[in-house]
Amino acid sequence: MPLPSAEPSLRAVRLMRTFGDGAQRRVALNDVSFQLYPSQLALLMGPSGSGKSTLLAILSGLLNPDSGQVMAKDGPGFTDVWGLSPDEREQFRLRNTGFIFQGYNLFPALSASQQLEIILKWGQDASTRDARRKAGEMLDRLGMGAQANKKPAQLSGGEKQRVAIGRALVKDPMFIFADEPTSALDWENGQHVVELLRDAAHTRGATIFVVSHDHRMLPYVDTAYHLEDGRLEETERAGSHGDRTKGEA
Ligand SMILES: Nc1ncnc2c1ncn2[C@@H]1O[C@H](COP(=O)(O)OP(=O)(O)OP(=O)(O)O)[C@@H](O)[C@H]1O
Repeated sequence: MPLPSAEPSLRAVRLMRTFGDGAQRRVALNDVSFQLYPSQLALLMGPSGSGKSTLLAILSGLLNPDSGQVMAKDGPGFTDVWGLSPDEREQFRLRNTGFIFQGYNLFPALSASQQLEIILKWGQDASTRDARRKAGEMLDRLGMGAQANKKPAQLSGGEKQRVAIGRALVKDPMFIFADEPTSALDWENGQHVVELLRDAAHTRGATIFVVSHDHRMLPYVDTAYHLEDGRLEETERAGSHGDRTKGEA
């Protein structure tokens, strides 16, 4: 397993976020600071209502913090994600981030290949021919080549999630955010999904941040965080799982 490089790819700095007022006020994130690195698969766990989705949304540029910063690597420098205008932030997200959702979020009318092709055509202006070739290569890599022409209704849950992973990876983003990516799957398929995410981090240099309740993921990730009442703690140091995974192989 590659060691994290010295320079982080994403820095969360003193993030605060509350919802509601008066007696209804809820502190979702309370002074959260941490760093993520290229080639790192990081897991975020914590009880229901602890702030995990809030943190994922703030890191990925979807929900603004009340205060604090998200500094994300963008080319040679860092971008202050919440210092950008909404349009600039949208462009940053299109260029640099991929998402994987619990419910797959695939278009029912499109084949597996077309789900990937539209990302390349919309986000990267790829020609139809290039988009089809790249989508095919990605699906082959995910063991989905034979299913390229099938629509979501003809795919199993594990296969759908592999298409969703392909869709997140195909534009080669620096950051991939995944919200409960295995929760709808049995463990055999869930394990395969985690292994694909780990490979994507280690071979493509992406930073992958996964929110999950699933403790079975722990041996596969490079680092794990625990969020409780809006406070973040690192529970597993990068590198500690490499040995454990080898030991289990
Ligand atoms: N839009 C909102 N309006 C009001 N309160 C909210 C909103 N979003 C989240 N909260 C509150 O903020 C806190 C953190 O919620 P969040 O969804 O981030 O937790 P979570 O750890 O992702 O939970 P779960 O594991 O159940 O998805 C909770 O108390 C929640 O009720």
